[in-house]
Amino acid sequence: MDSTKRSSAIIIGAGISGISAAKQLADNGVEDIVILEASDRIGGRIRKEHFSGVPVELGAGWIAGVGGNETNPVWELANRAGLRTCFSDYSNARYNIYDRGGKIFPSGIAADSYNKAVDSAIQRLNNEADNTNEPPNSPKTPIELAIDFILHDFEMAEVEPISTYVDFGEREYLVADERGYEYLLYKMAETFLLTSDGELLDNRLKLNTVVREIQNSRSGVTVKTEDGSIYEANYLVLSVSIGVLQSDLISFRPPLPRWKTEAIEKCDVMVYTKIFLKFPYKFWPSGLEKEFFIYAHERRGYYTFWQHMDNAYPGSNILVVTLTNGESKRVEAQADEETLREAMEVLSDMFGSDIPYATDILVPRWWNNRFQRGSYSNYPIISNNKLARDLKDPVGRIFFSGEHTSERFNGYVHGGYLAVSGDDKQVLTVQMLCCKK
Ligand SMILES: Cc1cc2nc3c(=O)[nH]c(=O)nc-3n(C[C@H](O)[C@H](O)[C@H](O)COP(=O)(O)OP(=O)(O)OC[C@H]3O[C@@H](n4cnc5c(N)ncnc54)[C@H](O)[C@@H]3O)c2cc1C
Repeated sequence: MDSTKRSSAIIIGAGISGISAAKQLADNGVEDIVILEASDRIGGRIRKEHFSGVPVELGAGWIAGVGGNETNPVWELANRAGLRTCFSDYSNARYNIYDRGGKIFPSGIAADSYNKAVDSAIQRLNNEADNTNEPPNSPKTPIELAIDFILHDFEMAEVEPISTYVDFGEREYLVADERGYEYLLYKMAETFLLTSDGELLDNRLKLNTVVREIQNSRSGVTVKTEDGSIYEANYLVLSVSIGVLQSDLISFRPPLPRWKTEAIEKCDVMVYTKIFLKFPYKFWPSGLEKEFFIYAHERRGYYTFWQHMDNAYPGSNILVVTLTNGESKRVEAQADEETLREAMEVLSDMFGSDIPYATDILVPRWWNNRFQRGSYSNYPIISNNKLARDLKDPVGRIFFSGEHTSERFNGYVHGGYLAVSGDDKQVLTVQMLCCKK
């Protein structure tokens, strides 16, 4: 059991948001901090793993919002760190839509369906935003369902204009670096935490430390962890995901006020699962414009969105299929062999029955991970600024951070980063208060 020593601030969670909060405090002279992280690593939803010898990103993969008038700060970090990235262009996916018989829809039909779906999606989003009940045309055919899935589960779950694209530009870059997207966090962490041989060895970073209770009083905060340790501080920055806040992993004494718990409940959680499949050889068309392809099935979201990794890692012979929400939860609950069987059936529909069977599969489980409980936040369309404000506003000595607290960029890596170093200056407030103590 750790002896109870009071520090200026405790940061819970070592994802991009927690690490940038800690850095910001350290940069401003508040160095007696403690970072409590439940898992055995920093990075959170930025996570690289080796799959059949290739580094793949199980969580965030793209730096979204590049090429605009303002520079995305995560793009800046990536450039400074020399992170290898590849330009990604989803817009071609609409010309690579396969039916169940393996035929590609002619580009005219695909473009028409796409434009119709975009119009109806915009109408639906605007109707929801204006609270009008006019029913838009709902998608019915496999191609309409596939495009609807792409629009809603990938491109525009937000009402246009989308802040990320408006502020930072419309380009997206896929991280394709041996060191992983998470290297950006290590670069940030090593500026204020002790390292040796590339390892973070600083005693202020406590890995494998699961917070179970937070006591908030006028004089400070007390945190209890699963292993029975107690930590005390003047202030606390809580950067766990919205999914964790909705779960019962952490209890609060006194309980959080109603305005806060209502905001936490109102915020939607998206589950987004990238399934990786390794093949002995390539049987899909390659090239930049063929990077993404779509499978049109009568069941919405059924193994719809595919990507080959030839551009990122030539010769890797890896395909990625993305599932979301209900489909993600379904495959998380079943054996990977069953998921592989389903995916192979879909690939045989598109490319014929003599394709090779995959030799390996990787199915991340973001929903069942008790330190995540989902992939990222999604504000309901009819939400107003109040929801974002309520998610973010402090309760006593507890400050709330994490991508879900970024009013303009929630759901993104830069949202997690800017939640603390952006325009709200929340952590700076903590820092100023800490300094007064
Ligand atoms: C599959 C997937 C794909 C994505 N794709 C993209 C993308 O392409 N581009 C993009 O910009 N964004 C993407 N995102 C979103 C992006 O990854 C997140 O917005 C961002 O990483 C969130 O950072 P964070 O610091 O807010 O939270 P997290 O990274 O979740 O950090 C919170 C930390 O808190 C820890 N924790 C939880 N509970 C406790 C506890 N009780 N005690 C102690 N520690 C605890 C967790 O282990 C975690 O390390 C994706 C996310 C996922 C999952």
